Amino acid sequence: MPSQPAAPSKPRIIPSLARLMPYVRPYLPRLLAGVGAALVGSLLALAIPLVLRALVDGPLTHGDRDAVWPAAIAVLALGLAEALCIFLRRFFVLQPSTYVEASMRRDLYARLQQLPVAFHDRWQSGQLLSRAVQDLGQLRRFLAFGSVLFVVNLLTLVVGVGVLLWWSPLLGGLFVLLSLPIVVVAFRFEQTYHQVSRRAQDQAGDLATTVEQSVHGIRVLKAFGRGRHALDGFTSQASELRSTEIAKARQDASLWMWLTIIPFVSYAVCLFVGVWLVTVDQLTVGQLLAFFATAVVLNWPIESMGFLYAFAIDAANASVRFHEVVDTENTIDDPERPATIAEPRGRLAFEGVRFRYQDAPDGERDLVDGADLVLEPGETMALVGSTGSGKTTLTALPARLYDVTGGRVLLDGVDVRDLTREELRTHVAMAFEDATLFSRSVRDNVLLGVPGADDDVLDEALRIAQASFVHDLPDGIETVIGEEGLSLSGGQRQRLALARAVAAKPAVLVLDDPLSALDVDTEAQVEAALRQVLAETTALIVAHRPSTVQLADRVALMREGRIDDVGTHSELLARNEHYRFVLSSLEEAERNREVNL
Ligand SMILES: Nc1ncnc2c1ncn2[C@@H]1O[C@H](COP(=O)(O)OP(=O)(O)OP(=O)(O)O)[C@@H](O)[C@H]1O
Repeated sequence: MPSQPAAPSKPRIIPSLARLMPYVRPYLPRLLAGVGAALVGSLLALAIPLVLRALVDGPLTHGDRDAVWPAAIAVLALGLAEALCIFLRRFFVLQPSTYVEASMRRDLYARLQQLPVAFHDRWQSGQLLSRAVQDLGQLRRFLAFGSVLFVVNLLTLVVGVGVLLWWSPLLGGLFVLLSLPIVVVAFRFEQTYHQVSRRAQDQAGDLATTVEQSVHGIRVLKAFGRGRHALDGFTSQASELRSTEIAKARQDASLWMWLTIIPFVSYAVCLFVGVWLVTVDQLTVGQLLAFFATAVVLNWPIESMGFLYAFAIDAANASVRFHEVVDTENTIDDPERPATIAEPRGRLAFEGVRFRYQDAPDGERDLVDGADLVLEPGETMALVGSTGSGKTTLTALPARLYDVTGGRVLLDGVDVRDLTREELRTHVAMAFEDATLFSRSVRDNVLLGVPGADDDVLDEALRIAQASFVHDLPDGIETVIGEEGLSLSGGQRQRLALARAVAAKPAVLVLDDPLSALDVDTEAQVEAALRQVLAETTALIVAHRPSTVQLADRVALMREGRIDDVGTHSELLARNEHYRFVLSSLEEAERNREVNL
């Protein structure tokens, strides 16, 4: 499966994070309160050296031991107030970050629902899953802790350096000068960490795709004894991700190391110069002590910048990955001034229809290459053609699963692109060979297109689709089926999918070989019941079995992207050699199928 489009190489941190503003804005007051609490906490920590300096240069120098107690109580009070501020920071930021995560997740899911099938053809499911779960979790953690600490530690550093300069302009200036290499280290870190962080996120998405696909295809893997092979593939992907995570951790550790070494070298030089300043009476012992007590307080903000910087880059990449999905242009949208069909009759016309998939090689002819076909109201048209001739693709166009790339599809004379998708899909219903059911009750699955419809609609749909077996399920029509529910046979699934299409009572029913998994007797019963429905409904049925062709009023033969011939089954048999050839291959396939059953 082709993966999602390549990512831009290096997004910028601030613009990428600023794009989260619409989600953050409603919670900004609480977030700012969190930043405020954290900032007050940090400033309180910076105040402790003031007490120490007052103690050393005052009472201790004059031998006044009684003054130690008030100073100790002041330090304790400052410590307690700092702890309270840390609690308040968490209290203020926890809720906003979880709300932001939830609303971003909802928007992502809504976008996935809106985006056309062509988008889902190109994107791996695991990539979408990892964006919805892992990336948004990363953004929540960054909002809750990373962003707040980043801002607070940066401000603490600015204030702290100001305090150092105040204690001693010479020592403070020296400290700043000697710390400048941090800027170079941070710049180099950003150059490389961006890519490795993005690679890790993409690889986590690939890994999720592998898990999803192998869980989905577990029967095939087991039937072909490919479990070991799948495990080997998974292990190698997992170890690639591990190597990337290690590369990330190495770069992070290296930054952390320099953020520890550089300040300590600065402290050592400052200590040397500071002691000299004390000996030449340019500085008091209390000032020197306060200078270093402040420097120690600044140690954490400096060191933490290492992982916070990495955290910010991870979050920026997560934001970019989120926006790559939500910014994807929806190529199948509703018209600005939609038309409407008040009383649909179900006349379906393909006029010079062309279609090619986005990833079709240049120079290759269009898959649907100028198809013309008219289905009169109430008519049942079978669509036949050799394999790969584009039948399934053509049937996806009336409901706009894909949009034509040329020509038009008309429903009762209205271009389907002029209707809202909601209206169009009440007029056109589909059932596919690959019957997808959701982990919900039988009722919910069948009434998917007509939620809230009454039991009569449900019963009739189940009767037409010969799906009365549902009444024997443990909880009848309330039985939960699908992935996390009861397993059904392929034929049972197809009948429920057919019931779903029929229940919607559409003007046009598009059936892509929906009876392929049924035995011949059941197929005959379904067809007999369908005949009643199809008397009022226009139907386009992709037929892979001769018996399905018999159901139709007329047959359209698709060949090389066009409708080669249209007529009754016997007319085509009599006049079209390609039709005879296609039909004999269908009959042969059917014979082989019966032998295998
Ligand atoms: N989502 C897709 N993206 C790109 N190419 C596709 C996609 N779906 C189908 N194709 C290609 O389009 C061609 C026609 O496929 P389609 O399923 O429409 O044919 P078909 O006539 O229904 O075939 P069959 O009888 O085997 O079901 C095939 O070559 C297929 O590889």
